[in-house]
Amino acid sequence: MSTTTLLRVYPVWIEAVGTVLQEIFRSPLPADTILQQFFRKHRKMGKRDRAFVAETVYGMLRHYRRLAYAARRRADDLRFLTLLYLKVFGFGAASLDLPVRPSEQGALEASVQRFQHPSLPDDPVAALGLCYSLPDWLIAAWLDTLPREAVEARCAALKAPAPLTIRVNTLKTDRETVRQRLRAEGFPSRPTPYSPVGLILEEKAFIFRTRAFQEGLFEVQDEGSQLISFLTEAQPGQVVVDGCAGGGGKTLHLAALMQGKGRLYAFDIHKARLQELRPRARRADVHNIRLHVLPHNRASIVRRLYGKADVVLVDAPCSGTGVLRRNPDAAWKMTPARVTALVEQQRQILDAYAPLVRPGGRLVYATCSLLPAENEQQVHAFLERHPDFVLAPATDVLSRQGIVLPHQRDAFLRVEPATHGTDGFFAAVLLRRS
Ligand SMILES: C[S@@+](CC[C@H](N)C(=O)[O-])C[C@H]1O[C@@H](n2cnc3c(N)ncnc32)[C@H](O)[C@@H]1O
Repeated sequence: MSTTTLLRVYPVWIEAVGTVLQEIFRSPLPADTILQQFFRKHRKMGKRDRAFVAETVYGMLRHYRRLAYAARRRADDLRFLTLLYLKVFGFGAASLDLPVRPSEQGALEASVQRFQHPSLPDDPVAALGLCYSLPDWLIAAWLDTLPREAVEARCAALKAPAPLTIRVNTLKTDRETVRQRLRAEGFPSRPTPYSPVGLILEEKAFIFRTRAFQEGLFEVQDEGSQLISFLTEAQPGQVVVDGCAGGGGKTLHLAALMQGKGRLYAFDIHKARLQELRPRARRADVHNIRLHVLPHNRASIVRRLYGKADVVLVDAPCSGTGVLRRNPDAAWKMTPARVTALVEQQRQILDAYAPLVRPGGRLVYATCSLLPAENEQQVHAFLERHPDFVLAPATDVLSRQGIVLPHQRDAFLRVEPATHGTDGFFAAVLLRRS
């Protein structure tokens, strides 16, 4: 007896997918924000309808270029592209009853064939770009420094959905306790291979309603992101600055490493992002954070800290090319010109925050980018401008804390989905000479 269910796909679902996609391409806002806005406007949509729309939108963003190639003349027809996507990828284990019009049938079947067996160009940039639905400029930048097989593995891994990973709040509990608590609430998980405080949920689930979450026992945070805070080796009683704190994912981890003791400054230029940190800190029982919205990086609070910080973390705004599996729309919104502007912004932020580090203290620079211009090149240029800083091997810093990170070839930390199963992160530990 077959257990496959037949799911009827309603034309309004297809329409909803098209509306959301159109807005994502039009707006500078990220896809998850647009989806949330859409669902807020359509409160009557049920749980299953929302899941269908969200999953289909994300899937289409992941494979957009190849879908458009396969659809040929109908590439501008979002209804057709959605049907094509659903024909190729389906939705979960259900078999789909799609609202295909008889006039669309032939073109759809031919497009499915072209999607599954594309005739790829000889040029490796165009071939990989089409095959993995990524822009040529990005593939070209990667092929400049990596062999084709490594680029292909990276592209393939960035196309797979990311796992749901959490960081256990060691201010309140330990990893095994959270694992048991979540299992008891119906959410089994396994330990992360590298971070000693992470768990990977066996299945994607809405875990914000669990008691364990409401009690502040964990935060959702990718394992790569968790490793960045360990590079700071922040200690209780220290003066620690999180210069680009955003919603505070890493700030909260720094607070846990400091055991809630010492001064932890969270700076950001965006008030709304920093505001997200307040309720998260309350839930996590963190009370040593001082939040400051900066009009610019030479604000008086920043100047007052010159030479005083034991640790400064610069988790810089970047292209987000390391987190494309979570934000696939970024591939289509980012441009080489935008990357150039980001590199300049990162340089300015680094130069503004470097004077805060006390002699003998450390600056940790991190991005979720996989582009050398934002990473290695940015750090080498920094070291040329600031001869009072030296690079410390990231693997040494981690191994002192019992973290063994494979596939590291030099002093930098590099993790990504293809090699570590994490999001793509880059980091450098820069020590200020005493
Ligand atoms: C990669 S995000 C930070 C993510 C955050 N650290 C976390 O772990 O959740 C970069 C942040 O830098 C902020 N930013 C951009 N320019 C800045 C500047 N000049 N000074 C401080 N923060 C800045 C952005 O608003 C954004 O929140």
